[in-house]
Amino acid sequence: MTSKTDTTRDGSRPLGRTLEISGLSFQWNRHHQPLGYPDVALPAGKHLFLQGPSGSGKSTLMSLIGGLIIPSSGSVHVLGTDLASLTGGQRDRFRADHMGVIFQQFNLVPYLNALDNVLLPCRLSQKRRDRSKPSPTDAATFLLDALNIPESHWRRPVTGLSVGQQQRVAAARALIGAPELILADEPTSALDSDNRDRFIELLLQLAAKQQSSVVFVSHDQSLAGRFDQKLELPALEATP
Ligand SMILES: Nc1ncnc2c1ncn2[C@@H]1O[C@H](COP(=O)(O)OP(=O)(O)OP(=O)(O)O)[C@@H](O)[C@H]1O
Repeated sequence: MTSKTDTTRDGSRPLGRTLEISGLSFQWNRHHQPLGYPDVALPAGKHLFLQGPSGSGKSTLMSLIGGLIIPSSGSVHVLGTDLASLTGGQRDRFRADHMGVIFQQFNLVPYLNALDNVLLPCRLSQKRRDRSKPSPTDAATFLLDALNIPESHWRRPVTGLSVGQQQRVAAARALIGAPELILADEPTSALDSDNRDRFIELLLQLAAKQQSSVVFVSHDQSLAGRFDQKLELPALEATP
């Protein structure tokens, strides 16, 4: 529970928590039953594993945390900011400044090479640019190298890379500029178990190095042990 002393003077949530979810529910439309979520308090730099059966609302929760949709009730605070208190444009800016996202389909820009894809967040956000040390290009090449993308591939069109390489480019793009929160929605579903384990190891290592928290969605229970917190969503009850 949040005590009065936990809150900052303007009434926002504690700064030591990257993510705080309270009394949250979301209803897509009146034909769908509302999705209810347990409360979460994720301290800075800690990692959360999110699991649950298909249709239980994992991707919806990621969209709520990313500020792509707004709660029907309850709240999502990221870094002490209530996302619902921001306008759509402010949420886009907040996301660019403070969040890195890795989706199942990677969402890389097909006509850009790997390096330019990784640099995109620095083009969109001054904060991400300023935190990319010693320069955005150096930070991008460091990450591509750390994620085992050979230098000969950095300037190739991203569509010419293997699925595993594209996924690691997407991870480098999420990590650049040390966003406080990384949202990864089933990013390993296309990989075999060796590559999947190596990818998660690297992602968590690099995130820890820069104090980023990770919220990671997966169906694969065997990965849960690597995370500080686990959240299991129950199956949606069938509507009569
Ligand atoms: N854009 C949307 N419009 C309407 N309903 C949606 C939308 N996205 C998801 N839903 C509904 O919300 C519920 C939860 O879906 P969600 O995709 O969040 O579950 P999930 O746990 O991520 O599933 P999966 O593991 O299959 O990806 C489902 O009943 C789904 O049909």
